[in-house]
Amino acid sequence: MKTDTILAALHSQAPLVHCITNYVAMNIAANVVLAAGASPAMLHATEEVADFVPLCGALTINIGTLSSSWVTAMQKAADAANAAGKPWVLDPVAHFATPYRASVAQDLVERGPTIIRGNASEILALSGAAAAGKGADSGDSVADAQIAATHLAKAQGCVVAVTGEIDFVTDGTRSAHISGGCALMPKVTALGCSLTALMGAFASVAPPLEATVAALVMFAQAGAQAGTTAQGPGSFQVAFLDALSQIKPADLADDTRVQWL
Ligand SMILES: Nc1ncnc2c1ncn2[C@@H]1O[C@H](COP(=O)(O)OP(=O)(O)OP(=O)(O)O)[C@@H](O)[C@H]1O
Ligand SMILES: Cc1ncsc1CCO
Ligand SMILES: [Mg+2]
Repeated sequence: MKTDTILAALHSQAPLVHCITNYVAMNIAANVVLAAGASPAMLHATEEVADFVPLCGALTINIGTLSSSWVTAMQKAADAANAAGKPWVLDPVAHFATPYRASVAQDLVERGPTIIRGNASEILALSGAAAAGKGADSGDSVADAQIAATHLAKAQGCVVAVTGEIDFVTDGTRSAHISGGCALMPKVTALGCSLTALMGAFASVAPPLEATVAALVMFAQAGAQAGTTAQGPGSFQVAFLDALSQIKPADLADDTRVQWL
């Protein structure tokens, strides 16, 4: 499926996306999913996640602000997605920072996400390599994480996306670079977490690799557009949401931001 067709499908189906994400990201991630044309639901009660997942097109799990009851909810939700045959996306925020976080990320990886998205440090560390990340911020380049991403995708049988100035995405066999965006993007907190949520929206309507590419292209396009008017991170965030909501399938028909490797 081409990216313009996938965006048209998103607009016509407006899938419900179950997002378990962190306190920092909840608002902007929901707004990003809405602006792109889908319906977000941010819920994480252990008592209800397994009942909610089957109602949705996809699930996304982000470990940014963990606590034990959230972890139980994440595990139940992942198992429910697998049981219902729903795609789910894992965002292993800063998993290398503490043993607790690392063990939670590892447990979720073993439950078989459809897509894993992280910054370069997060993906490098998932493959067992040393990473220079500082908390949620990357300290490594995407180029340095590409081999790790490809190994991870092959080992887990999933799609892996590494984000940064130029994004890299692979299913272990096919890989692509996505260019665009704006240097202000890492200066707005939780834009990566919001991209993870958007990947869930696209995975509801398209196969995993194509869905991941579509989400990366949307961010690259909206980021570049917002960068033309933004005065700094604050106005960028507002312009970015507006730009996302204004992208039409025809704007993505050329796929010039995607370079298949
Ligand atoms: N220097 C840059 N130039 C252009 N785009 C960028 C740059 N750095 C990041 N991006 C874009 O920002 C978005 C978020 O990616 P990033 O790697 O910053 O996520 P992250 O570190 O997980 O963020 P967070 O944890 O704050 O949510 C992606 O769309 C990515 O392409
Ligand atoms: C800043 C921050 N801290 C925990 S999660 C989060 C959002 C970016 O990942
Ligand atoms: Mg992140």
